[in-house]
Amino acid sequence: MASCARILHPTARSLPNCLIPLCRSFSLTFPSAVAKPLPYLLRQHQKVINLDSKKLDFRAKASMAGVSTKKSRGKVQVFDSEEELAVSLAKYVADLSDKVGKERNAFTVVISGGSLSIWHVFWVDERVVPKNNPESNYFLAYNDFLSKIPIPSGHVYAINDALSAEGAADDYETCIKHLVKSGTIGLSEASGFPKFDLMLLGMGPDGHVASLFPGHPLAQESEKWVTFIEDSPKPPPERITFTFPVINSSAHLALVVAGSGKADVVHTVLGDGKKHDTLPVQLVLPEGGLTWFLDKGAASKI
Ligand SMILES: O=C(O)[C@H](O)[C@@H](O)[C@H](O)[C@H](O)COP(=O)(O)O
Repeated sequence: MASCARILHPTARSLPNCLIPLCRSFSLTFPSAVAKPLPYLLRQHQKVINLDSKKLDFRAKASMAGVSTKKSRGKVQVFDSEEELAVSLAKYVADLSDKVGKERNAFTVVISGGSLSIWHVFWVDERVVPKNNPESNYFLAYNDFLSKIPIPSGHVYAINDALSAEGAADDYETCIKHLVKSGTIGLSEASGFPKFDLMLLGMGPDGHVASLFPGHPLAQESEKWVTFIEDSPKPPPERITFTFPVINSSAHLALVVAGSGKADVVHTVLGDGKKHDTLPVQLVLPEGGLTWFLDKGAASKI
């Protein structure tokens, strides 16, 4: 196993939006029901928040605004509350885990800045800082999510924090190549890049995704699987990141965006917002399905 598969146990910055719903949903249920499959846990979670499935269906329908969008922009779901977004996102992940797990006996999940033994967790980007540094994406995900679920430690692929940004990116790419070779991660026939089962991506208010920022040449990388940045406009400056060819080879991709601070970019991408230079988020065009999970604030201008 390559060195990127090591896991440490760190001893909190706030969670990225894409993880908050998952942590909320899963952490309520995993500690007490570790061996149960996700759909069971989700039913339990619905009980915890006092919603039976009929009410849940009704609430989901009542609160989800239909948003018409250009076909290529994917499916858009808007939720009145974070709780509803959380339940829906957790169900989306659980259903995929169930389906893909039956087909491949592995489920490769990529997260940005529950569980069954089939889960393999990766980071779409990571800050090059020690794993016990609160700036580390691993640190956040471990403390609030991964430490609370029964996932084998060898299935959590953190970066090697002893290396430089360039070294850590190369090491992560090598690790992914091993996992493609062993069949844990699929390979896209169309692109020749690794095909992860699910990517959960956040988006910054400037339209960045992963560590691919507007106007930065990394957004054009077409050969590498994993690359590095030493001048990230969002601190900390040194990071590694998946490239667009890898992001766009994924089988399923969810963009989880919350907060009115991101409403202008959401308007640009999904509505008829003003045109300007192409934003990184507009380059997210996965082979598989793209689903947007928006709260009311983020969807307020579309
Ligand atoms: O390490 C990071 O900073 C990220 O991976 C970055 O791309 C993040 O996902 C967005 O900035 C949205 O973050 P929030 O959802 O927390 O606003």
